[in-house]
Amino acid sequence: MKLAPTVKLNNGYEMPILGLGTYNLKKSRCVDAVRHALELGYRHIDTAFLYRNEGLVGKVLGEFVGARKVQREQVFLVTKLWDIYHEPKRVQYACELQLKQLDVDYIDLYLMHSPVGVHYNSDEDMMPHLENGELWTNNVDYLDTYKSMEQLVDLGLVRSLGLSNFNLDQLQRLLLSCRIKPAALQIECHPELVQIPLMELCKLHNITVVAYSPLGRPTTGRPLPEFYKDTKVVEMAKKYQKTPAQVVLRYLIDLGTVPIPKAAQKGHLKENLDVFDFKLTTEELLHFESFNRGQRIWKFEKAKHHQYYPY
Ligand SMILES: NC(=O)C1=CN([C@@H]2O[C@H](COP(=O)(O)OP(=O)(O)OC[C@H]3O[C@@H](n4cnc5c(N)ncnc54)[C@H](OP(=O)(O)O)[C@@H]3O)[C@@H](O)[C@H]2O)C=CC1
Ligand SMILES: O=C1CO[C@H](CO)[C@@H](O)[C@@H]1O
Repeated sequence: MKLAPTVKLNNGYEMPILGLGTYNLKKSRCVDAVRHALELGYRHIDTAFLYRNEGLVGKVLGEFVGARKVQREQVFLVTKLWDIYHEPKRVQYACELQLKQLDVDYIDLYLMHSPVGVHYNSDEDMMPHLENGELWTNNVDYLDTYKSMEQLVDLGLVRSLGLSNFNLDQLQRLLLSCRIKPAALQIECHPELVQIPLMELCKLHNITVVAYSPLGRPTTGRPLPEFYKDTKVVEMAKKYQKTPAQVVLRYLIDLGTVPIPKAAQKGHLKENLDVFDFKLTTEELLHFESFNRGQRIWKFEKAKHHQYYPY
């Protein structure tokens, strides 16, 4: 079994440079995917309160730890504080709820899912809406939320903190006041959206960039992104005896990011982890720049009215 290499985070913890995304994995598909992934050698799993699958992820992880197939410390478990828990008084409650669902006593990396706070009705009502159809947001400052997240590290509930869906100004503002530097920033990143200035800022502060939707969500009903059919990408795939998806993941790794592709199919899971035995040339890497049109898949338009809307 071959494991992915790791990157050292700015706090010394190691993160495998390829993880399993679990958005939209429900019921037995989730259980099967996480099981296959751990069997294949995945040691980094990305979930979120929002995905409603933390219980299943935790169940499979517990099964593997119980059977001594893996030790808890060998799996880098990432989850996210959902937007309804931004009020400082709710942060520890949310984290403890998630620890319980995941059936673990610490989370490796806890991300603020987005800078936008959402009104809390109940743990079940994750997307409360106003009568006009807008998301029912609140004005909690993400700096206050983050301060409460820092206490989770002090309490030993969380090892590393991170952010997701923050823009450059928001990250900069947070860096000016935080006590514990974020170890990672999770952002949409694939050949059609490579946010260079934001990534440069992360590099400067040694913040690891985690690439979400790294494959551009093929086979999810969206048209197949152009780079899959590009003659040069297809040629690269042939040259290295890989698939275009593997070439894309290799490109993102060579950019210095940590991709977290989601896959339910075993063939995909296997393919995505098998990207550590080749490297693209400078010319091949440069070719990918032609696809970078700032094409965002996730626009979070329901929060467009909010002062902290990031795009
Ligand atoms: N922080 C945030 O706001 C967000 C975080 N994320 C995280 O990022 C993860 C990945 O992003 P996601 O949006 O799921 O999209 P991805 O870009 O990972 O695409 C997933 C799709 O690609 C298919 N696929 C996987 N591997 C291959 C392959 N080798 N060849 C061809 N197709 C393949 C999958 O098919 P199949 O399942 O059938 O195998 C699935 O339909 C999420 O699951 C989630 O964990 C995502 C969005 C937002
Ligand atoms: O991680 C995510 C996946 O999908 C959600 C939409 O349903 C996003 O809001 C979120 O950021």
